[in-house]
Amino acid sequence: MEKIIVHGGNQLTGQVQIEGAKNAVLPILAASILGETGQTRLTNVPILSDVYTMNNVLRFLNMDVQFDEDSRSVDIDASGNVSGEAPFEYVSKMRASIVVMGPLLARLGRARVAMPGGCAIGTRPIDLHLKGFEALGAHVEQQDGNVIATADHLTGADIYLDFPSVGATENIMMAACLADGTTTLENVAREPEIVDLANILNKMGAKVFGAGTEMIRIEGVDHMHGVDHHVVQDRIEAGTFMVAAALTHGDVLVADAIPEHNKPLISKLREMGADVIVSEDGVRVIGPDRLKPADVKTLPYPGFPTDMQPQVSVLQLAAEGTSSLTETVFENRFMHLEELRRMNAKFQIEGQTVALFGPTQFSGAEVAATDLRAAAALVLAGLVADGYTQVTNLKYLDRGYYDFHGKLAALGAEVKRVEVPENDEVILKSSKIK
Ligand SMILES: CC(=O)N[C@H]1[C@@H](OP(=O)(O)OP(=O)(O)OC[C@H]2O[C@@H](n3ccc(=O)[nH]c3=O)[C@H](O)[C@@H]2O)O[C@H](CO)[C@@H](O)[C@@H]1O
Ligand SMILES: C=C(OP(=O)(O)O)C(=O)O
Repeated sequence: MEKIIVHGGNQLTGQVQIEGAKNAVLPILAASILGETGQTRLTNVPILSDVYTMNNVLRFLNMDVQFDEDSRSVDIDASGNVSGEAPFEYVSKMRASIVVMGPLLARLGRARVAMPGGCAIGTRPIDLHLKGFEALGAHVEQQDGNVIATADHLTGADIYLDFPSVGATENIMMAACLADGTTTLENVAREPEIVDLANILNKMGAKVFGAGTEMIRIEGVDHMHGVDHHVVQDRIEAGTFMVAAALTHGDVLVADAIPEHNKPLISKLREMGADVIVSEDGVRVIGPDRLKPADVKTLPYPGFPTDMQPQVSVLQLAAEGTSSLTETVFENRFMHLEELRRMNAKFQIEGQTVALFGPTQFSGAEVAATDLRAAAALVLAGLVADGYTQVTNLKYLDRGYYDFHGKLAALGAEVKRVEVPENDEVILKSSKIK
């Protein structure tokens, strides 16, 4: 078993480099299915377990995929006979593999994808994706745990999403690229990752207009081809390091972070007393001596991102006073708080809102990540905890953060990732981690 062990108390200072965005590269890898001729070359691809999983999904679909970790690039050839089936083995590993369904349906007129289950943060149905495919003329049915969508041809339609779902927006947008006529998609997700997806689709020959606004219009085309594309920076990884700087009273430049993509977080950091300096080089965060409490409510973009909620809860717990935190996107995203309770956090959950009672002097404990951002939040708490914090279940962290402990250590944190034989106790004798 692997653990991250943190000894709290160090201020973080220096510069950290951010990777390409997980939530951009996954649908973009799926989009490469639409390139019937030529090759797609993606750069700024993060080294994450989710990327390996999506690469394997594409390989299973009979595409040639080469990931060169040194240059952070993926070369994809989708010009062969692409198959239309993504089995449970892959989809169960990563829910985001459902976004292959739209491009498969567009290119082949059929897709059979294992139904993704829920996960620790919510039930996460895909009804909006499927309603969108049906509106485009597909027949959708469920059989033996699979979703099967078929269509002789897809026809453009006017579609209104009940909720601005990121995955549904991406899936329907990709399905509509090769449909006959025009599709309008209203109440869509407006995340920067949607814009990045629309950008590559347009380079591939699609006609997608309005990404980043509440309505996207897609004029169907006959053919799409492979292209080169540089993946947008990860605003959630950037935000996590901004929180780390504020929490440890540090001074960190998050290099190449895009400030426009993190407006709600930057605003909260300032409200809590941090100095946030935006420049051409990125976003520099200088933590205050004392953090002020602030209320946070998650919302679809451009609101406060749910993927920053667990990390910001640690900051709120450290602040001097009571803060409230409301989660509106997922129904069960407070699991990390029960682990933080073991580190001395005091809070009260009522429905979708939690009152967080600061200031907390976190105490080191052995804690287990329940999902990706929970893992990051627990490491963050360890940075300011008394003594040692040991975080397990790192498979979640590896889905979304490359070399998290290494980047923190380079900023001055006392943190190590270790391999521990099952049931073997790690004995820490000195204040320095050996
Ligand atoms: C790979 C990726 O990009 N993941 C992100 C994406 O996930 P994902 O695309 O799964 O998130 P959605 O925006 O679709 O989900 C938001 C909410 O809508 C609900 N819903 C969604 C689809 C549907 O058909 N029916 C339905 O009810 C979900 O259960 C959830 O409560 O956006 C989330 C919300 O910003 C982020 O937390 C995830 O990091
Ligand atoms: C919830 C997340 O991702 P996914 O949708 O891939 O589970 C996340 O990135 O925090």
